[in-house]
Amino acid sequence: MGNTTEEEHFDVLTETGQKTGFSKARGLVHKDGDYHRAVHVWIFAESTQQLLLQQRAVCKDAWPGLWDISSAGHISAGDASLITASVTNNGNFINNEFDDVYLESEVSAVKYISIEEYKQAVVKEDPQYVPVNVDGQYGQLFDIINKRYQCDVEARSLDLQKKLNRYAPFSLSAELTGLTEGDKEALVLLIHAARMMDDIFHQQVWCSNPSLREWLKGRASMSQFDNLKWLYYSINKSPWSSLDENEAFLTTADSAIKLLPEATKPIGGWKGLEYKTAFPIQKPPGLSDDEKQDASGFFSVVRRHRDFLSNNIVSSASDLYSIPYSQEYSAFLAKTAELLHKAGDLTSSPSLKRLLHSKADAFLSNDYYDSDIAWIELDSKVDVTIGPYETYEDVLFGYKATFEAFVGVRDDKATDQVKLFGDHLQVLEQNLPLDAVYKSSEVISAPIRVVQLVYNSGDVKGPQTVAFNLPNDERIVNDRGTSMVMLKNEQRELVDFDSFFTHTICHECCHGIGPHTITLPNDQKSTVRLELQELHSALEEAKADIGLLPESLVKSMYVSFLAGCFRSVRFGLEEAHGKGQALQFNWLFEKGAFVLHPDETFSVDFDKIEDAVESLSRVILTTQAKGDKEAAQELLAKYCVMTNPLKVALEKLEMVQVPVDITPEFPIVDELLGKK
Ligand SMILES: C[C@H](N)C(=O)N[C@@H](C)C(=O)Nc1ccc2ccccc2c1
Ligand SMILES: [Mg+2]
Repeated sequence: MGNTTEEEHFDVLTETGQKTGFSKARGLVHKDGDYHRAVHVWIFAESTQQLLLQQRAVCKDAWPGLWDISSAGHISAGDASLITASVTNNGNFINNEFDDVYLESEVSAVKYISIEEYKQAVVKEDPQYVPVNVDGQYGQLFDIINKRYQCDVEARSLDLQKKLNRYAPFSLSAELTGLTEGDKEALVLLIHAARMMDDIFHQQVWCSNPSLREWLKGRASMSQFDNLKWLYYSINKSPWSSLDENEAFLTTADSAIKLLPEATKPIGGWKGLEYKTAFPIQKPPGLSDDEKQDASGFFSVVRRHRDFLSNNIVSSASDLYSIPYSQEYSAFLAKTAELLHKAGDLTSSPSLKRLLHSKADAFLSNDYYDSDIAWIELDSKVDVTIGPYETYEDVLFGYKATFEAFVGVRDDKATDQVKLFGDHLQVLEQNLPLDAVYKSSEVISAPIRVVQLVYNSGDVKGPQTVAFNLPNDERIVNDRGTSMVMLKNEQRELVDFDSFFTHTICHECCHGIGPHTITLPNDQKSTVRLELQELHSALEEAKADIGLLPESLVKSMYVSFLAGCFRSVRFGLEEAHGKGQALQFNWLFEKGAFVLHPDETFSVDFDKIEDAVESLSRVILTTQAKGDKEAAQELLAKYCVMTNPLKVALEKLEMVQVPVDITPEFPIVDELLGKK
C-alpha cells in the first residue's frame, strides 16, 4: 500500500475469488475489468466507539476527496491479504493497536467519527463518503464490531474487577490533638504540596501519563468499564499493572483520541524504506565523559537533542544531555516551593521550619544536600518527607529518583521505644557475615521516627511501604548516615503486629549498614548503586531482609520470615521487594532450610536455617562490597524465578483471596481541607 515507482502487479482472480495463477499490472487489471483482491482495515477506538476515517487524496483515480474507511488498498501479486493489511492480531480483521502512522501522500486528512454516525452517512448515501453497500456482507461489519465491543467490554470489566479485588481499601487515621494551630495550618499546606508530587510522579513514569490521566478521569463516570479503568489506573499511576509484572491493562485505543495529537510528529532527516523502517541519518553519538557523571545522578532527566530538532541533525558532540529536575519540573516545583515556604513560616518547630525552607530552596536549585541533612535532623510533631527519593522506578540503571511525599504526625511514645535499634548500627555492622576488609568502622547511628501517616502521594503506588530508610544519596550516607521513618497508624487489632513491626525496624536498620561507598579492584571509589545499576534495588532489599536473621533468633521470627516471603513475592518478580524475597526463599529452600510437605504446607528446618541465612547474607554483602555486577546478575538470574514451591504457596493464597496490598484512604485529609 506504499508508494512505488514501478507499476504494481495484482493477482488475477476467478469470479469466485480463486487465484488464476496470472498477475497483471494495476492499470491493465482496471482497464480489462479483471477480478482482483483489495483489503480494508477498520481502526476502531473502543473507548469512544469511533472509527478512524481517511480522506482520499484529490489525485486518486477512484472517489477523489471522499471520506473512506481507515485504510484500504490493493493486494500486490503474491501477497496475502493479512500481510497487506498489516494486521497481525491473531488474524483478526480489526486491529486495535495504533503504531506510529506515517501518513501517505494518497491521504489528505484523517478524522474520528462515531461508528453510528458513519453508518448513517453511508446509509443515506452522503456524497462526502465513499459509497458502501450496508445491506450486503460489508455492512455486517457494523454489527460485528458492536458485538465484539460488547463482549470485549464485559471480559475486560471482569478482568479489571478481579485485578482491583487484590487491593483492600484501608482507612488511615491519625491523632492531631497534640498539634499547635500553626502546625495544623502548616499540615494543610503540606498536603497541597504533597499533591504536587503526584503530578510530577505521573510525568516521571511516562511522558504521556498526564494526558492519559486527564482522559481517564474525565470519562470515569461515563460507564462502569470507564470507572474500573480509572480506579485501576489510579492505583498503578500508569497503564501498567505493577502486580502483573507491569503488563499493560489498557490498550492504546483506550485513549487514542486524546493521545493522537502528541503521537504524531513530522520527522526530519528520516531515512529508510518508506513504511517499513525509519532510522536517523547519523548514528547517535554517545554521552561525553563530562556529562556521564551528571547523567548518572539522582536529580536529572536525560534527553536526546534529536527529539527536539525538526531536521534531526545534532550539532553538538553528543546527542544526549541532562536537564536538572528543577528545570524539567519547574512549574510544579515552583508552586510546591511556595507552599513549603508558607508552611515553614507557620510552624513553631525550628527543625521543621529549617526542613521546609531548605527543601523549598532545593526544589528550585536542584541541590538537595542541605535539605536532606535537615530531614535527617527533623525533630518535630509534624513529620514530612517530600522530594525525589526512591529509585525503584528507574529500571534501566536504578539511578533516577522519583518524587514522593509522606506527611504525618510523630508518635512520640513509639519513637522513644524504638530509639535503641538505630543507636547500635555499628555493632550490627561488626557482626555482619562479611570479610573484615569490607566492613566500615564509621557507621553513624540513625534516628528512627515513628509516624502516623496523614497523607501520601507521588511514588507510593505500591507495594505500600510501612517504613523507609533515607536518603539514598551516598554522599549523605557517608557524611551523616541515614534516618528511618516507621509508619504506624492505629493497627493494634492486627494479628502479631509487633513481630511485623520489629522485622520492619530490622529491615530498615540493615539498609543503614553494609557496603554503600566501595573501593573497586582498580582502587577507584564508587558506590554499590553505580556498579550494580538495575540489579541494585533487588539485592539491597534482600540484604535488608536477611541481614539481621543470622544471630540466632527466636523460632517464631523465622516462621514469620517464611510467611513474609510469600507476602512480598506477590508484589511480582519485576518489583525490587518481590525479587529480593524470591531470591531469599529459593536460596533457603535449596539449602533445605524451608521445606514443602506433601500436603502443600511449609515449615522451617531450624537445624539448617542459620547456616543458610548466613551463607546468603555473605554472598549478597560480598557482591555489593566488590560492586560485582556479573555475580549479581548470576545470583538474580538463578534465584529470582517462580519456582514450583513458590507457585504452590502463591496459588494457595490466591484461592483464599488474601489481598495483596492495601489502597490507603485518608478521611482526615477531607476533614482538614474542609471537605467532610
Ligand atoms: C531503602 C529505601 N530507601 C527504602 O526505604 N525503601 C522503602 C520503600 C522500603 O523498602 N520499605 C520497606 C519497609 C519494610 C519492609 C519489611 C519487609 C520487607 C520489605 C520492606 C520494605
Ligand atoms: Mg527496604
